[in-house]
Amino acid sequence: MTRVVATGTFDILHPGHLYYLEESRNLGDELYVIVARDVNVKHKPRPILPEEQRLRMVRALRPVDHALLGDLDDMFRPIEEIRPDIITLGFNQHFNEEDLRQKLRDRGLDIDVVRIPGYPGPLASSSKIVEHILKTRGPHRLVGRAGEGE
Ligand SMILES: Cc1cc2nc3c(=O)[nH]c(=O)nc-3n(C[C@H](O)[C@H](O)[C@H](O)COP(=O)(O)O)c2cc1C
Ligand SMILES: Nc1ncnc2c1ncn2[C@@H]1O[C@H](COP(=O)(O)OP(=O)(O)OP(=O)(O)O)[C@@H](O)[C@H]1O
Repeated sequence: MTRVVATGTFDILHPGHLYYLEESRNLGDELYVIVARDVNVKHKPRPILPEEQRLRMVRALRPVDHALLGDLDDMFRPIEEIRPDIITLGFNQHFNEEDLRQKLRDRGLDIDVVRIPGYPGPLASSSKIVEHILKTRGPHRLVGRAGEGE
């Protein structure tokens, strides 16, 4: 029984998320997904959707067997509880594979780390979807429309 862990923010789902989770699930028999806590997303703007809503949507996806919110303080705590054989990293996750393997070993965890490639597509990115919404439905656009109607 090979247990796999995938991680991420998953703010506004798109086919890139699905691809990452499907490829992660294909590496084993059981997929756990750790969803980042709102307060821990500091490397980019805070998520638009609250953590409970992000968790609920991830949990409903076909490749996902178990989904949980991450720990607030220690990212290795859920890993110690789940005890996976493999952790997958998405193509744009800012962790170095070898560093992560070493940190896991330091905690007594012998876990393989596998990088999953990117899925192409202009809107296979939460931040690109937000940019697109702002460009096509943002305030400047509404002002333009109000003017048009007068
Ligand atoms: C092995 C691993 C464990 C993680 N555990 C947690 C956690 O317990 N709590 C949390 O808030 N984020 C955790 N994260 C971080 C997020 O799930 C996510 O990967 C990080 O915020 C980068 O997000 P992004 O790739 O979705 O932008 C973990 C990441 C990794 C690689
Ligand atoms: N297009 C994609 N192809 C493959 N994996 C993806 C793709 N987009 C996101 N992922 C992976 O899904 C997980 C969650 O990603 P995340 O929530 O950061 O979405 P994102 O679209 O990359 O967000 P942002 O655009 O804000 O960086 C990460 O492991 C990430 O690498």
